Amino acid sequence: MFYLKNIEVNPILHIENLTFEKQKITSIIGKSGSGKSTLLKLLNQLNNYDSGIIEYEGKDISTINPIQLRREVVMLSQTPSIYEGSVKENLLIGLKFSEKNTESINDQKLLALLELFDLHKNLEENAEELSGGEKQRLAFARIILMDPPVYLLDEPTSALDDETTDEVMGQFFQFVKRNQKTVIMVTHSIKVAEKYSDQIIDITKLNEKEMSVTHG
Ligand SMILES: Nc1ncnc2c1ncn2[C@@H]1O[C@H](COP(=O)(O)OP(=O)(O)OP(=O)(O)O)[C@@H](O)[C@H]1O
Repeated sequence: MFYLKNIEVNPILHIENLTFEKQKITSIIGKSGSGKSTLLKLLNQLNNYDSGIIEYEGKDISTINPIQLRREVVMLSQTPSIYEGSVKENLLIGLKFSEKNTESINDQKLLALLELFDLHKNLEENAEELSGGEKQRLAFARIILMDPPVYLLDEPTSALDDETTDEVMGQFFQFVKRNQKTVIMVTHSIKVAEKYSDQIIDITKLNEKEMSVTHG
């Protein structure tokens, strides 16, 4: 799905070869400041690189319109964007961004999605008044509704306790498996990485390996 070759983001990343497989769940782990988020943001053109090539579905990523790419490769950041307005508006905003039809989405479907993430809220409630963990769960519901082929998750459970993390991740990855999505996830939690991923990439080691290969 993604292939990176000779990527340099100076002085943060040096990656000789890296593949993210289609319909697999890959976790990126590594020390704080090692470049995990930087790597993730290369994959939806939120970050630039100094040299090398990144391919998405066999196409040079730099030739793809970033807006178009971000409709297919949807990112959930550590502190998800919550917009002024109701819970309902915040759920539907992802679909609007993707230019997808919202007419077939009724309130019942939205409430079922909230329920899936244990969010017992009224659709008309002000989203900005939710707690940090509730906002993260609302953002999970929003990206499920968007239904893209690829998800990039950056520390998606940073505001959740262990029990809620298990519930949210359990629901999300059930959806991912059932719908054959590709997921690339940055996480501090080895436990989360081991439980849900098909592949784990330790970016600290990857960078060291590449450095030793490059510099002898
Ligand atoms: N826009 C930027 N401009 C310059 N330096 C940056 C930028 N973004 C990140 N960095 C630097 O790049 C390095 C890697 O940052 P990054 O956020 O990718 O690390 P990380 O592994 O995700 O860290 P953490 O686990 O602490 O979130 C850090 O030293 C950071 O200060």
